[in-house]
Amino acid sequence: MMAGADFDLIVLGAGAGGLRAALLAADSGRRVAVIESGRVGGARVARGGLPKALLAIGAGFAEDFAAAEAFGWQAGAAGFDWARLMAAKNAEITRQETAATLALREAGVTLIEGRGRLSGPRAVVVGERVLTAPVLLIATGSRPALPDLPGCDHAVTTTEALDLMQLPRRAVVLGGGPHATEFACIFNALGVEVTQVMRAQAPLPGFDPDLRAGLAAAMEARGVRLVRGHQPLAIERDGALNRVLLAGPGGDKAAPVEAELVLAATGRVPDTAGLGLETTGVALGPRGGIAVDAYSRSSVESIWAVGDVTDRLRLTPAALAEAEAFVHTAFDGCPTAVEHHLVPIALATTPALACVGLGEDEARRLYGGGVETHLARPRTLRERLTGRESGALVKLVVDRDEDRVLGVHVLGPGAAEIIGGFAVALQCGATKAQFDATLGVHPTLAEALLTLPPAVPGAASGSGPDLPPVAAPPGAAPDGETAAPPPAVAEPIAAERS
Ligand SMILES: Cc1cc2nc3c(=O)[nH]c(=O)nc-3n(C[C@H](O)[C@H](O)[C@H](O)COP(=O)(O)OP(=O)(O)OC[C@H]3O[C@@H](n4cnc5c(N)ncnc54)[C@H](O)[C@@H]3O)c2cc1C
Ligand SMILES: NC(=O)c1ccc[n+]([C@@H]2O[C@H](COP(=O)([O-])OP(=O)(O)OC[C@H]3O[C@@H](n4cnc5c(N)ncnc54)[C@H](O)[C@@H]3O)[C@@H](O)[C@H]2O)c1
Repeated sequence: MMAGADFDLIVLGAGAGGLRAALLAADSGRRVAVIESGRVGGARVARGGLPKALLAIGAGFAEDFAAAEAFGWQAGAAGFDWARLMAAKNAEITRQETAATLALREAGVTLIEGRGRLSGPRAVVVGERVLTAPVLLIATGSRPALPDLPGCDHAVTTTEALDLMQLPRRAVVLGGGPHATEFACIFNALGVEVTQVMRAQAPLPGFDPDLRAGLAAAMEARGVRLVRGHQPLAIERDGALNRVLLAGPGGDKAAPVEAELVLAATGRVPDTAGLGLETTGVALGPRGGIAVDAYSRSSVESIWAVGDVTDRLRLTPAALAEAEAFVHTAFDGCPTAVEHHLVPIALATTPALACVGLGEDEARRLYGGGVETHLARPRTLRERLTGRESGALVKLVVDRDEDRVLGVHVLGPGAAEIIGGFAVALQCGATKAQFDATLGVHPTLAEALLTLPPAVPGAASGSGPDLPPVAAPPGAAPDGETAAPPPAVAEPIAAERS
């Protein structure tokens, strides 16, 4: 360790990764300082997963109210108060921020408000102060990347979208990634007329093609207008109205779209601005993230980095796991590499989407012809009574040679809660035969994953890059219901919520 240093560890950023690392290191007796330029809790608490999840829960009641009558309720016309939801959301953010600040204090961590900047491999400047430690951890997260368009300052990012004074009548959402798609669904459920403009042919490039096509169809059925294969050219302001000029698939000009709100959800970049990395020689990766090894150590021995700033996997559980592994490695004498393998993902879309492991395209790229898929579109109990299609879909991607399940994909109510258990199964190397031998919980959507019909040899349920309509899954009945399962297996009729 370093004689005369102010601390054993200085952390830049009190978000998911920074907080976890600071608390763990303090717990093992280290003198820790955390520097935070914004709110304690970082993106998750103030402008990320937490506020987004609260808005998504709020938006989810719209379909509940609409369905309630079919189940005997006479609820009358439902009213919605955006300001009240904002106030409740803000109160919860403050509660979690206060709890995190208190946890730091109780652990003996020194919290310093301000923007930190490296001034050497073991020194950080905050305002007028220079602090030293033998180990520095950069956990400064990521920030939205606005597209480079004329008039892009008329657009808001997800940060402002989580804090709108009022809901717009119409919104144009730019981007086809997780953020854009989640916000399109949330706004749509709250009654906003939503147009989502994406360069690809369906939302969520990189996800399984059936999941993408299924979600796109379900979003359109709920009234979201998807403008596929289009690129925004410019945003013009006309009073309270924004006009987004577009180029079509061939680069030709297309009809513009207009709305009071334009949300640019066109990606995020690692937040390394003003960090003084050049003074230390810390190497960056191709997209500007801090390059680290499997233990989260940068190219400079004393400087480590975790979370979004490393541009590995931009998810809260990844930042937490990296922080824990960092503390074990740097302070506990137990080198621990982080596995970014088989990480489950859940999106607050309508219907909810969740997956773990490989999508069909990726599996075929890695395993060639030795991949088979099993897909069903179970009808939920709710849609049986309301008559309104849920768009539910379950799919397994399987390595035929070893019968190993490579990917589990779910679209439908409760998808986020379902996927965690299946992530454990995939970590254990579960086979399709083991899935089939496991009895499900009846009647749930998860059960449908355990009663999937055998794959038809050579039949790919998925689609190419241009995503034509998905063929009827093997074993599907003509009306899209899952075919009757073999005897002695419960009928895989999904319940709305188990
Ligand atoms: C809208 C949105 C929704 C999301 N939804 C989900 C979700 O549902 N599930 C999920 O797993 N992930 C979600 N994410 C991603 C998740 O929030 C991030 O992966 C996670 O917060 C990363 O943690 P981190 O510690 O790297 O950074 P952050 O949590 O962003 O923390 C970084 C902190 O560093 C501070 N900082 C920056 N620069 C400095 C500096 N120079 N000095 C001092 N402090 C500094 C910032 O103010 C911030 O508080 C979402 C993100 C967004 C934006
Ligand atoms: N629920 C969750 O777990 C959750 C939710 C949201 C985000 N995230 C995380 O955050 C990460 C970032 O998500 P994201 O949606 O911000 O980014 P992304 O990079 O996944 O998607 C960005 C989208 O914007 C489009 N785009 C980029 N530049 C553009 C331009 N100039 N014009 C038009 N379109 C453009 C891209 O084609 C893409 O569709 C995700 O990979 C995920 O790890 C997680």
